[in-house]
Amino acid sequence: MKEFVISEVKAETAVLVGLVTPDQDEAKTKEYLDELEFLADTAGAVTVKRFTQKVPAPNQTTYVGKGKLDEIKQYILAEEEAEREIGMVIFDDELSARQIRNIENELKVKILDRTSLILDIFAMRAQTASAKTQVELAQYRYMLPRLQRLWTHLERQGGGSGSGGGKGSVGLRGPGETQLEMDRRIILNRMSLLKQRLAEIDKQKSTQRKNRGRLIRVALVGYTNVGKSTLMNLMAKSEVFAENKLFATLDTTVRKVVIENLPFLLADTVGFIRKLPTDLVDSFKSTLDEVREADLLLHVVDISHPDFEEQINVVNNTLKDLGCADKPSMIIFNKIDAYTWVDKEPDDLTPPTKENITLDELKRTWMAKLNDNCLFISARNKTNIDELRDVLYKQVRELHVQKYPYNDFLYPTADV
Ligand SMILES: Nc1nc2c(ncn2[C@@H]2O[C@H](COP(=O)(O)OP(=O)(O)OP(=O)(O)O)[C@@H](O)[C@H]2O)c(=O)[nH]1
Ligand SMILES: [Mg+2]
Repeated sequence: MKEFVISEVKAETAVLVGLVTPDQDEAKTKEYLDELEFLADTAGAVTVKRFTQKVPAPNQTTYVGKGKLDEIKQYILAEEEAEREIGMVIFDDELSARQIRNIENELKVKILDRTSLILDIFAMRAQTASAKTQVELAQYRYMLPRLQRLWTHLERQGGGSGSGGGKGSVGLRGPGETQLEMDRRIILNRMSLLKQRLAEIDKQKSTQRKNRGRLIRVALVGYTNVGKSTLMNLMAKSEVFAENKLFATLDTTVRKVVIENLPFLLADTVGFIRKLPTDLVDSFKSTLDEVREADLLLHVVDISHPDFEEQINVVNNTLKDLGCADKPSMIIFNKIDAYTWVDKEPDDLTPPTKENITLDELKRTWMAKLNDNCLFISARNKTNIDELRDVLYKQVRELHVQKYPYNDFLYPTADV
């Protein structure tokens, strides 16, 4: 099925396009595009230019308006003239089949949107059978409503030979079935196969989870790149892959951690991100089972990120979608070493902004807001990790006693 791969981002140059709308002001759009640039970078593409347009709503046929599309086209042509080929144009929102087709006709370069870019990254990162299956399923889900567009695309490129249908497709075609219909059928079959395979993997995994014994399960959750894996490595003395790229972790890792006499399980999970279609979240259902079945969630936040408050909301909403909103949880503000603020001059009487808040003030505000149910740490510098261990010990112990009142290993050394 190689023929159906929508895009493979290589070390190429990218142009980003975003909209400023009534629900998304200029500052927000800049933040979104910063994140999109980080995503592009993670996929190996270098961003060379951004275009934004202020509109009441996205254009149904071309996402941006006609004039803006032309401006982008002129830019691409000028770059090509100067022998700086533009590899792709990436749009910050999910595009419809129709939008992609129209934009592609106009710009004549590879068109990606936020979703297909994230899917590319997931495909690059998937390691285990389960992650690979989930990503492939998600790719087909994305592709299916856009098949038409793939076809016109391939026909144009392949001189109308229609050779994209896969080897040995002759004879497979049912009576009166068009190539497009046949491809739909092949994809749907493949999808149901993948779903079956996932169901089997899920069954195995759930048996594995049951066999893990009577231990409290704690899951690290949070936005992508906040430091979940770094914290996991620190707590579990494990070596989970962590790096300054988005979606470094796709597969859940579970480790046994012991604090004093108390063993429990700690899981590292895939990070969340904005504008992730629910379909895609659905595809990662088995990865997220670990979150769903956890007894305690440690919601890790990167406090040094200018958007951390919105990231908290995104994570909370995703948790709600997963039916985990009411689970016991605690916020771990990470990267306090990297938190910066701008001191206000004593004679500056303008009201303080977000940038003027000191770490201490921020701590006070959030501790009040969360009833002290939070901690401030630096996983990198190992600051306040002992405190985290203490709090975890207390919480896990309490949960343990509630859930497994007859487990006696807790008591011999218990502090009576
Ligand atoms: N300054 C600073 N950087 C940190 C800290 N903790 C982690 N990092 C860095 O943040 C980046 C992301 O860390 P990861 O542990 O991979 O983050 P993650 O949440 O697992 O990310 P995903 O798996 O991509 O969702 C890495 O470059 C870490 O070195 C910290 O306390 N301070
Ligand atoms: Mg990670």
